[in-house]
Amino acid sequence: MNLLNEIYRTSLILLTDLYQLTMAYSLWKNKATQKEAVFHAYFRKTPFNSGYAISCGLSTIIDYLQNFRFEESDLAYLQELEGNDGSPLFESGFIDYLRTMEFDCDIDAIPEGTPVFPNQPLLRVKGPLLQCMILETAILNIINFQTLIATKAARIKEAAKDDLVLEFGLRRAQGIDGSISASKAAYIGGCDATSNVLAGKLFGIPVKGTHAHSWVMAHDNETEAFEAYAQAQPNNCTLLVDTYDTIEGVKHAIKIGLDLKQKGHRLAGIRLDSGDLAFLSIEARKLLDEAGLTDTTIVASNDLDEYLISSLKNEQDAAITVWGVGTRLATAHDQPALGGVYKLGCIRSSPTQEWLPKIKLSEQMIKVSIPGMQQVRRYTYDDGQYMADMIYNELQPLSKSSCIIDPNNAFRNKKISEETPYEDLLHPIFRNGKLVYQSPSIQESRERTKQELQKLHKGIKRLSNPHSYPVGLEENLHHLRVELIKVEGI
Ligand SMILES: Nc1ncnc2c1ncn2[C@@H]1O[C@H](COP(=O)(O)OP(=O)(O)OP(=O)(O)O)[C@@H](O)[C@H]1O
Ligand SMILES: O=P(O)(O)OC[C@H]1O[C@H](OP(=O)(O)OP(=O)(O)O)[C@H](O)[C@@H]1O
Ligand SMILES: O=C(O)c1cccnc1
Repeated sequence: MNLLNEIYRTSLILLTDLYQLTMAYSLWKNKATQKEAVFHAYFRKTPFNSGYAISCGLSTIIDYLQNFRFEESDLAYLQELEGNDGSPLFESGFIDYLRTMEFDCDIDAIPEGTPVFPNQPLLRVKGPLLQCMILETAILNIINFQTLIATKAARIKEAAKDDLVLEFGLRRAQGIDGSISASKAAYIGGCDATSNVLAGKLFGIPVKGTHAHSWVMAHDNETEAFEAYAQAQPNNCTLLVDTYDTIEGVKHAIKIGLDLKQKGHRLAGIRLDSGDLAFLSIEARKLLDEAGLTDTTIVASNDLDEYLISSLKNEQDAAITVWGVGTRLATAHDQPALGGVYKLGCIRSSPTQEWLPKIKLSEQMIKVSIPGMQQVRRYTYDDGQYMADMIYNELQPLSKSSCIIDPNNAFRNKKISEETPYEDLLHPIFRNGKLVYQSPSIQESRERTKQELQKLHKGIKRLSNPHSYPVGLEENLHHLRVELIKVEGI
């Protein structure tokens, strides 16, 4: 068996937790397959203590849902599963039901590359409860990771400003799909290119790179290694100068650069990968400029992240203009998971019945869910800058007061005047299981991140202790939530 072909085959419907299938089975056994539900995928806390997150994962979710069906080998596997007493876990009638089941949900989602905030639905699923359950786990898996990495990349790009950021994470990422999804999300978040060639092919991300220490070590000396590389690739020559003595390495690279110049080519860059990157880049820049190689860029790598890039640029005047960022980006090392959840907002016993709002209670207010069929309205100032977001329930009329109430602290609220321009963020993606959304290209999603981040106040984009962006519940939704809390009791 080819394991990779097995993992990445067309339908990933079994990429779910067993409990989704046992609940689906129980619905079928209880003749409740008509039950419909609305679920919302959201996170409660931004990653990295960031002031915002960047939504990412929708295009993968679309691919997944377009193949949301059980294949014969999936059904054969499910048929083999046994309960505690050795009898089949699922009756054959259920297996037959799954065989003919067609994806039938409405999906609404916030486009990739949009700044998003705690408590607001990034994606809403409406449809048969049985299907809403089966797809929960994969949706969370996709959104949580890609949103996490896109956010990390956006922060790194914010720190690097107009400099190029190259994503070098493949070798240290969390497995094969971790690396591919990370490259995709990092590009949408703002990276300029990746070293991951498969991600380049799959998504159309620009691929870029330099060379490894092994290239230098595989030659008799550094100059010989540089010469061989430059001769082979005069059109793509960035030399790694720190294998032995970095300043000597820069001098050797300069010799090559002058040679290339004479032949009508250019030494594109040098790369520093150890030592004091500020000191070495400043010294290297002086040497390069003195030699007339003013257009040779300085690339740096070595455990970089947004904090170090910001310090090197803003406090240490490093002469680096290209940043190669691997491990800390692709593994989101300071927060390895986004805790996004998928919660039931309302339910009805059949498509002809009224929706019933639902709530999940908790001792911690932050964990009390938000009921209804939610939409997010983003209010903006006249110049397009974001003002505040309102989560409202499409099943309730909107209150006249236009006041939004902090879902975690009812004493905090913000009034929004009636004429304030706004946009609703959840867009229709699927209707009755049919794709109705024209997906943007990955380049357009990346551009969206860039444009939308410009509409966010710089205090919210600050790397440490950012200002918090106001997100609140529409007043009637707030009252509904309070009512449900009273009825269910904490
Ligand atoms: N100017 C600087 N300010 C803050 N941190 C820096 C600076 N320059 C480098 N660093 C960081 O310091 C750490 C140590 O770098 P250094 O190259 O000395 O050790 P290393 O990575 O173990 O070296 P090597 O790769 O040679 O084994 C790295 O994480 C690097 O990103
Ligand atoms: O530090 P990161 O942000 O993860 O960036 C990627 C790292 O991967 C390479 O090192 P590695 O030692 O694997 O290979 P090399 O011998 O070519 O340096 C590269 O030189 C970077 O240091
Ligand atoms: O091209 C590079 O310089 C590169 C690629 C992967 C990891 N580190 C560096």
